[in-house]
Amino acid sequence: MLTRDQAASKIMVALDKPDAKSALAVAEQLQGSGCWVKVGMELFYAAGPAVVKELKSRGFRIFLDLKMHDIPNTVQGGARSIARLGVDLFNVHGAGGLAMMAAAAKGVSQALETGDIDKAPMVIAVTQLTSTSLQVLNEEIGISGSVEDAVIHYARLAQSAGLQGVVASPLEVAAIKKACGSGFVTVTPGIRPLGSDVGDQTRVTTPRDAVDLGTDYLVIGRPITAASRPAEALDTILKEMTLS
Ligand SMILES: O=C(O)c1cc(=O)[nH]c(=O)n1[C@@H]1O[C@H](COP(=O)(O)O)[C@@H](O)[C@H]1O
Repeated sequence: MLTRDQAASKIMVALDKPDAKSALAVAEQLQGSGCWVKVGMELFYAAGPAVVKELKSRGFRIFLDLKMHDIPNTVQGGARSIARLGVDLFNVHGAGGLAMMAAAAKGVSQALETGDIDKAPMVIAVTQLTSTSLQVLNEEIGISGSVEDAVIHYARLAQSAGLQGVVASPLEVAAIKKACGSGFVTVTPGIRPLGSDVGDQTRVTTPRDAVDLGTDYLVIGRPITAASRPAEALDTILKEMTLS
């Protein structure tokens, strides 16, 4: 059974907001809870490194979700720049392949070697987006087989490239841990408390099921950030996660 602090430290709240002001307004309500925040494309493209630094100064651990997917040289430089921002975790697309993922890890090593940072952020790979259904995977993307097979393929590749973990849905966590070991980190969006809108996600579980399935981190956006009282929404989720 999880304590409340343990549960909170597993939650990454996705601050998908159009500007720093609205993101920081949500962050203010989460302050002191012990949760992480995730800065993704919408917020970073609008507010840039300044909002990352502001969130960091408010004591949050930060997942910078920019899902890099480019040639290895570009990703290496991008990873070096991200590492220098002092974030705790960032991601790349597994679909970029082994050399690209290894380049991301190298960019982090360079930031360490030059003394720009003293602690390396974790780097993880997106396997198959949690909005991707089996039908989309097979018929649109053109990858045959099950979603789990595709996820495991990228998880193994990410591990070979020296990354610390992957993004997947909680439904694939057990298979990832079996293939890559229990220490290989799983970060899982696609979290929907009972009764909340699934929206564009397809591979979803409740927060409690995600915990029971063994995930390390739960990425939760709209169920918290679109609530009229985000702190209360977080509180309800934490209660569900800690019930014995
Ligand atoms: O890398 C991610 O964070 C990510 C990967 C993925 O497969 N699915 C996914 O939803 N995400 C992110 O997780 C968050 C989920 O938000 P909600 O659907 O609002 O809970 C969003 O910020 C997405 O960008």
